[in-house]
Amino acid sequence: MAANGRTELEVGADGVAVITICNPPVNSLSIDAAVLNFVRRDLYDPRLGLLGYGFVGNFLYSLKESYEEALRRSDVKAIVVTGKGGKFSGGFDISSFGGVQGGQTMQPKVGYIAIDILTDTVEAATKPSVAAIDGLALGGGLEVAMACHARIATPMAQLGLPELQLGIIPGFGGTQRLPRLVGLTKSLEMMLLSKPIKGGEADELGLVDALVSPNDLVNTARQWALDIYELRRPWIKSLYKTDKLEPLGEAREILKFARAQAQKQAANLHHPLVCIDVVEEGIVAGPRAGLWKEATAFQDLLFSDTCKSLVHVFFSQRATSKIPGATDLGLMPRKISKVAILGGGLMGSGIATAMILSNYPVILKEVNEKFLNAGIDRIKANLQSRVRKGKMTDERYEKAMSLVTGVLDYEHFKDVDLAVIENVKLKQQIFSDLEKYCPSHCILATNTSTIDLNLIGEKTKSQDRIVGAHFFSPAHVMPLLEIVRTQRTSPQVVVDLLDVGKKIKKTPIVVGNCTGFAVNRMFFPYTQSALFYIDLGMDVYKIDRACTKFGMPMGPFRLADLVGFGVAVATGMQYLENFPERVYKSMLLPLMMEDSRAGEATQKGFYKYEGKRKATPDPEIMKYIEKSRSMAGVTPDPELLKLSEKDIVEMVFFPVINEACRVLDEGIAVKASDLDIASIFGMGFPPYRGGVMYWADSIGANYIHGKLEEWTNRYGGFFKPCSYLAERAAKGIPLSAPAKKVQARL
Ligand SMILES: C[C@H](O)CC(=O)SCCNC(=O)CCNC(=O)[C@H](O)C(C)(C)COP(=O)(O)OP(=O)(O)OC[C@H]1O[C@@H](n2cnc3c(N)ncnc32)[C@H](O)[C@@H]1OP(=O)(O)O
Repeated sequence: MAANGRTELEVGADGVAVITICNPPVNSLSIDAAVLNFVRRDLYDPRLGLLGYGFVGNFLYSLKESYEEALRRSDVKAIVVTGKGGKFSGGFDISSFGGVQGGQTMQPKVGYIAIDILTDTVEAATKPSVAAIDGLALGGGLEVAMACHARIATPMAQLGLPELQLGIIPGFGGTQRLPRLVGLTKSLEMMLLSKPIKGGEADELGLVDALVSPNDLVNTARQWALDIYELRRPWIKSLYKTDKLEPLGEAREILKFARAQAQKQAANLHHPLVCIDVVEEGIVAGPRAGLWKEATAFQDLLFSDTCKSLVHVFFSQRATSKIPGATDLGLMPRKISKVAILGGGLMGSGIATAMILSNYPVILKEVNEKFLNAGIDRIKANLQSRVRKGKMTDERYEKAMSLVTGVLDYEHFKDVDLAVIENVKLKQQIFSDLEKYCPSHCILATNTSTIDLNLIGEKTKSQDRIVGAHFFSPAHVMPLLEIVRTQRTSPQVVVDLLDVGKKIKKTPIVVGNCTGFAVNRMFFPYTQSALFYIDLGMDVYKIDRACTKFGMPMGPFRLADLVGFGVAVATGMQYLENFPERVYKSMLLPLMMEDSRAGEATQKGFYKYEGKRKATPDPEIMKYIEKSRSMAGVTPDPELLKLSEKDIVEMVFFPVINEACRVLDEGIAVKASDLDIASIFGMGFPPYRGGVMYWADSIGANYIHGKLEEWTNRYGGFFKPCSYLAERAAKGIPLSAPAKKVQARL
C-alpha cells in the first residue's frame, strides 16, 4: 500500500505497467514539506526554488521514479497512468501553496516538473503511455494526462485546467498542450473561464482518444498502450502537435480578442493576461520556449496577493460546512426524499426550481388554484429560460417538471422530509399545522431574511427541527444559502440541511438567529453609508464608479435600483427598529418614490433605464438630492469632493467591516472566513480580494479603526467602531483570528 501522495506501480503479464496516483480524497499531486526539508539549505533560493537537485515532493518524485523503473524493466512494454478510487487527479495540492508562499516548503527549481518530469521523462519516454481517466482530471492532473501519448476517459469524467480560479496559470505544461489538442479558441475558453468539460465533449474535441465505461477503462487503456507499442495506433506527443493550431494570423486575432475579453471581465486581474502571453509564446516561439515562460510565470504568480486571496477563498468555501457542535459529532445526513414548499411566490418557486434541478421531488402548496397555477408557471418560466440559453434539453425540462406536484391541502405531507415555508402570513399557524400533518422527523424550514425563528416555533413542540433556510433571489441562480439555527435547532437538522445545500449546489453558511443574519447585516451599511455621503455632498455616480472599479459587480446606487426602493426602505425600517443607533435616516429614497421613481422596475431610480437593464446616469436626480440634503439639515462637506476612489471605497466598506466584526463578536457567524464567503457569494465582493474580513486584515485593524474614529468625530456615531474592532486594533490582533486565540494572547 502506498503512502499518501505516492504512485503505485504494478506490472501485468501483458507487459503493461499500471502507475496509479494515490492521494485521497482527490488524488492531488502533493509536495511534501517533510521530504523537502532534507534538501540542503544552500541549494535553495526563496524566489527561484531549488537550485540543485533533490527530492521535489512526494507524488511528483514518485511518478518520475515509477516511470524510470517501468522504462528500465525489460518485462514492461507500455505504461498506463490512472488514479485510485475512480478519480484520476484533482491537480496540484493546493494545501501546499501556503507552505511555499510562506517559505516553509521549498519549491522545485523552475521548469523541473513541467520540463524534466512531464516532458523529458513521461512524454519523451521510449515506451508509450496512456492515461485512463475516470472522475476528475483537473489542473496538474489533466497536465499529467496530456503528457501521455493517448487518453481514454469515461463519459462522466471532468477534464479541465481551472488554475486561473486560484490566481495562477497552469504550470505543468497545460498552456502549451491544451491548445495543441483542442485548438486555441476552446483552450482559452477552458482556461480563462476555469471551466471543465465532460468526457463526451473531450472526446468530440480530441482531448481524449476514446470514451468507455468505468469498468472497461483500465483494460481498454492497457490494450491501447500495447497497440501504440506495436505501432497499430499513432504515438502522439501532444507538445509537438500542430494540426489543431490556427494559422498564425488567425491565432493573433483570437489572442487579441481574448485579451480584450479578459480585461473587460476583470480589469483588476493580471494573471489571465499572463496566461494569454504564455500561450502566445508557445505559438510564436515554439512549445519549449512556451514551457519555460509558463514555468517562470507560474512561480511568480504563486506569490501574488491574488493567488493568496483566491486560495484562502477555496479553503474557506469548503470550511463553511465544518460547524463545531454539529458536523464534528459524527452525525450522518439523513436521506431527504421529498420536499414540500409552502407558497409559490418569487422565492418559493425559485427554491422549488433549485430543488427539482437537483432531482428532489417537490410538493408545492398554495392557498388557492390561482396562486398555485401562478407558482407552477413561475417554475416553468425559470426552467424555460435555461432551455432557451441552451443549458437544458427539452427532455430534461420535462423530467424536472414531472417532479413538481401542486396541492392545496396537507394530504400529501405525510411522507415529506423537508418543508420550506416561504413568505406566507401566519407562519406560526402554518408551523403548528405542519407539526400535525408531517412525520415527526420532517425538518421545518423557513425562508426569511428577517423573521425571528424562536417566535415562529412558539406554538409548536418542534423547536429542535425548526431552521431558517435563507435563499437569495433568484433562488435557483444565486449560489449562497444561509442556514439559520436557533439555540434549540438540533445538530442533526443542521447536518441534514448542509447536505441538501451541497446537493442543490449552494454554498451554505451556518449562522445564528438575528435581524438580517450575516449577509444582510453586512450588506446594510453598504447602502446606508452611501446614502449618508450623498447628503454630505458626494456624487452618486462617483461612488458607484469607485465601487465597481474596486471589483463590486455594481455600486450601492445601481444595486438599490435593482433591488427596488420599496425593499430598501422596508429593510431600513427593520434596522431602525433593531439597531437605531447606526441607521442613517435618509429621505432620498422616499422622496424619489413619491414621483414613482423606485428603481429599475419603474424605469427610473438613480439611473434611467431605456434598453433592457442598460443604466444611464440621470441629471434629474439632483433635484431630489438637493431636497434630501435640505431636509437632513446636513452641511455638505467640501473635503469630500476631493476624495480619491480609494478613499471612497474605504468610506463605503469600513462601516461594512465594522458590522462584520459585530456579527462575529455576537456569535452570529462561526468564523471570520464564513463572512468572507458570505460577502463574496451574497454581496458580490471581489473573490480576488479574499472576502471582507481577509481584505480588512490585509489593510490592518489599526488603520480601519483610526479612520472610523476620525469619521465618528467628524460626522457622528454612525461610524463608531465596535468594541471587537477597537480591542483588536489596540492589541494588534487580526480581525479574523479566532476568539480563543485572542484570549490566549491577552
Ligand atoms: C501546476 C498546476 O497547473 C497547478 C494546479 O494543478 S492547481 C490545482 C488545480 N485543481 C483545482 O483547482 C481543483 C480544485 N478542486 C476542486 O475544484 C474540487 O475540490 C473538486 C472538483 C476536485 C472536488 O469537488 P468535491 O467533490 O465537491 O469535493 P471538495 O469538498 O471540493 O473537495 C474534497 C476535499 O479535497 C480537497 N481538495 C480538492 N482539490 C484539492 C487540491 N487540488 N489540492 C488539495 N486539496 C484538494 C478539498 O479541500 C476538500 O478537503 P476537505 O474535505 O478537507 O474540506
